[in-house]
Amino acid sequence: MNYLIFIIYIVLFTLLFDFIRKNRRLNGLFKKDIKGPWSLPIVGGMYLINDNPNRVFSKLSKKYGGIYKIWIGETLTMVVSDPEIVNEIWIKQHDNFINRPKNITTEIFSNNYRSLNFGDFSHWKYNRSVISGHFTKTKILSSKVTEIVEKQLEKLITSMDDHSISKIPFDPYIGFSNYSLNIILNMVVSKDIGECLESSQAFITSIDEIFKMVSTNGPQDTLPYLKPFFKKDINHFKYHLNKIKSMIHSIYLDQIQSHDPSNPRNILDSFITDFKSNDIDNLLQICIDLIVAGTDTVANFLQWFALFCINYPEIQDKLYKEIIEIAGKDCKNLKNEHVSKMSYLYGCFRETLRYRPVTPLSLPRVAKCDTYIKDDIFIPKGTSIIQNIFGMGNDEKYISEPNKFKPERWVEYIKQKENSNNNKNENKYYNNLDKISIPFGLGKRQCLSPAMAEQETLIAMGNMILNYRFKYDGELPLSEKEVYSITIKPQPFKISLEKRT
Ligand code: HEM
Repeated sequence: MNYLIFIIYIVLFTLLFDFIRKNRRLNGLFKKDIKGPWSLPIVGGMYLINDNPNRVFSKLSKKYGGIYKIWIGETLTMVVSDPEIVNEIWIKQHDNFINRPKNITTEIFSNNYRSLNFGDFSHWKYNRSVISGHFTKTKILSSKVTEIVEKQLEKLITSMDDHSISKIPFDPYIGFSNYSLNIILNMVVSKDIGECLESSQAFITSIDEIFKMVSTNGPQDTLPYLKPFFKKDINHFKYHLNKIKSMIHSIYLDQIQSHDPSNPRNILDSFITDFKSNDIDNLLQICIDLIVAGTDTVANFLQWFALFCINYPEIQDKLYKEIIEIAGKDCKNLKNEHVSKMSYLYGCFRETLRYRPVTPLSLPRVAKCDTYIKDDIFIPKGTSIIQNIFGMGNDEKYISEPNKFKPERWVEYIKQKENSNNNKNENKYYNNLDKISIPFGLGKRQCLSPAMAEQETLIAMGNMILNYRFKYDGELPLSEKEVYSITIKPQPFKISLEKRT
């Protein structure tokens, strides 16, 4: 009996200690401290988080401000949605926040922090400098990449034609994932998914399964001492990663036979020459980083765009009007030269990324050392930092009518910027759209290639609307609530395609 009471005391004492540890001030008794919700022992603030952490975090920022702390299990986390503080962390003091947090899923995904997306500074810096050269704006607009994009677009439009003729609704999740996956696969290994695997769906499912777990603050990452209980989930994650890895590995073995450094056929060929180490495993992981990062993001973006076209037919009509005004009614195939003149199309691109940014919480960073922001905001070493891209672009403090999908706000904003912006609001960020809508992140470790994302989405958006009217056979409006993993996508829906004549 005494033994049992002793154990109960120990447990209660441990819980109390954990409660005090998680709710203590971070910056001494008399200095300014960052606020945040109460954290419970063990789970911290996880009890507050539901299926839509981007919305929960945005709601909490209304109460606790543009930077606040929340323990996610064992991880002290700060969520940032104040543009001034975002600028301080991601631009001015970027070196202190250049790394990503370490946990079981990022460790597995990054080959022990050696790759690109989740690599540690020393590895990341070298990897990124080698890779960046392949993703500059000039490279992306080169005839080679444009050719790849145009070929995949042709396939997308052909598949849409089949659906419009047969009147079988088009599944945007499958159609757009094939489009974005084949573009990045062709850039990296000069192949379509059908040439690598029997089923493209299996590959897309694997990417989805990886995104559901990597860096999403799941319990396997945030409660590390419970790791044995999540063995099954971790094995599931490894299984999907290994499936993609073995596919890339067999392509590598094939390609190395005929590798000619003076005549690179694709990015993998260039990497074989550029990377000066024999770390093949890491080289393959970097290829996977590119493929995974370039597929779901673009596919989900296009799904949101299609959904907004259905929900707001007047916007779809206005877009079509701009397209035929610039390209002419007889044009059946828009090129980059057309697209670059379309301000409303660009407005649709930017507004989709503001309203439903596909990576709503970006990829997290971690504080390399104790750091002060704006002199008095203290961020302890090891704190995870979340950039709430969704919260910043959807906050009425920074934007008028945040809950309205309004592409024209971008057209007006860009016109205003050209005629020297005179923002009369006291808040210098109010309706300063470039500052409050940052879908690709900011600073040295921002998205590798916004240029590529822009090129493959704008041309697809323009050509799809030039050729079809998007409709939905069912009750409208379609739900605009997001399904969250590390990226957000709409609830499944299908598009009825009406060929324009
Ligand atoms: C609509 C499309 C896309 C969006 C919204 C997007 C957004 C982002 C964001 C927010 C990050 C995290 C940046 C940070 O930590 O500050 C990121 C990282 C990254 N993105 Fe994108 N992305 C898109 C498309 C692409 C494409 C097409 C590629 C092509 C390869 C790509 C490659 C990457 C890579 C490699 C990283 C990791 C960068 C690093 O750690 O150095 N993304 N992206």
